[in-house]
Amino acid sequence: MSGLVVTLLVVFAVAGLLRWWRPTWYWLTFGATFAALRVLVRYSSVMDACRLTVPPSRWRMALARFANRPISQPRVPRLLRLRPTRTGLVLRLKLCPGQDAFDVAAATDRLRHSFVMYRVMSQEVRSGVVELRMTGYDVLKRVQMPSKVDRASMRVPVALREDGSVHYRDYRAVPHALTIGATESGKSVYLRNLVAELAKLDVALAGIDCKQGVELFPLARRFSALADNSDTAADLLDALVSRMGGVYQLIRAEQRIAADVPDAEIAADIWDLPDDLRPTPVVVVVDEVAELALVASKDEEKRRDRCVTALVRLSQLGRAAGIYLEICGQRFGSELGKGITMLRAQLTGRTAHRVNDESSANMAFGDIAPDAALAAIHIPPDRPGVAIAGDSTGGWSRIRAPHISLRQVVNVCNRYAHLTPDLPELAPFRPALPHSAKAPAPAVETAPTTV
Ligand SMILES: Nc1ncnc2c1ncn2[C@@H]1O[C@H](COP(=O)(O)OP(=O)(O)OP(=O)(O)O)[C@@H](O)[C@H]1O
Repeated sequence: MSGLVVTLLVVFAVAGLLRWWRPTWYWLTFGATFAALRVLVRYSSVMDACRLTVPPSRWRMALARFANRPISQPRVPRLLRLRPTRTGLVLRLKLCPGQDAFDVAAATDRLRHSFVMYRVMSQEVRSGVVELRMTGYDVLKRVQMPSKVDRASMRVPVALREDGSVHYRDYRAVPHALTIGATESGKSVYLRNLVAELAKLDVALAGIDCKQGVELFPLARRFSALADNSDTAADLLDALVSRMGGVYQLIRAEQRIAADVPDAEIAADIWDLPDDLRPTPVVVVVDEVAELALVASKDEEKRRDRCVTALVRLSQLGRAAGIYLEICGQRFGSELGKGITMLRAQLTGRTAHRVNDESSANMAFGDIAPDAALAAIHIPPDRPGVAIAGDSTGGWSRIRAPHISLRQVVNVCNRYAHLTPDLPELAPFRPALPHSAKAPAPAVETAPTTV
């Protein structure tokens, strides 16, 4: 008997320790089972308490009266499925007649504390069927990406959503994106995650790093082109526009050939071309974009106009040519000059890290999801990396990328350096490899001696 008590005490102690120290492990070992049992046992009473029941139908009441039996209980949405996940539980409910998805959405907070979960979100999956995604712990506190993610061509995992699902950057669905955030809000870490994932694909990376190259130049081995100042950036953007023209010519030539072949598919973008003809897609990463738009003289104004015009053209026409923009900065509004709002309208993928004021948040979401702007302002400063990710459909979610150091991304880029394509148009911008790759490291500089 005493052996059983000791075992139980040890199990509870281990569970408590895990819950505090490694919530993910706790969830996988104990949490999911406890939570699933709790949901199954309390389901009907919780639904009733959360006002998610409907009175029994009239014929049932009439039948009960006729048979002189007690009137049956209120009807509860039918639990179609309960699925544990690595971060929580997913419940699928069939709503009762007269209920709609808004009833469940309005009750999510009540469901959260009734089922003792960390967060509950609801989504209508089809008419009359709602999915409740519940997380058992704060998944954004220490982000751990699942070991198995659903990778596809030009679709990379970058962060975790608060409902525990993986947030993907899907270039074919959303070709161009804007990421904003105040200083120290986590933009660079987000970009590093993106580059680390893109580095593994058959894709060319072109980078414009107006922070004097400190973010992107260490990753040079996996970049086909890099620019660390506005003048080189303007030339690089022009080169990308001319590459885009070349790809369009190729698509047209293929269309002419296919037009004469009955039933042959006519290519509308690079993904319709046969594999052996398809040009390598290019992702253009621009860090601190405002630096390209700031001007202090007439000459700089010309250069600025060149940059913005090239970016607008790439954003309008780049998708079919497989050129995708990933633009990052602290602010991105009309105060940066003409053409910026036109460019912003093309950047349909939006991510906002913590911002300091409403106008910055509105730059990301004002035109697509105003409630997301509010959420971006409320990101706490002690949670760098937390961001609001939205899309042009008006949907948004809270996400956080896993923490990754510059060293780790450099390692990934070096490991996949053999995938770096040499694109003729971008050859003048091919970065010189880091010093250590070409020559032995110089003698370590010693501290100056005082005389
Ligand atoms: N996802 C994350 N998880 C944990 N810590 C993070 C995360 N993202 C950023 N941080 C931390 O927050 C700090 C600021 O991050 P980062 O350099 O990415 O911000 P930033 O927005 O690029 O800042 P700046 O604009 O000044 O360069 C760093 O110390 C970083 O380690």
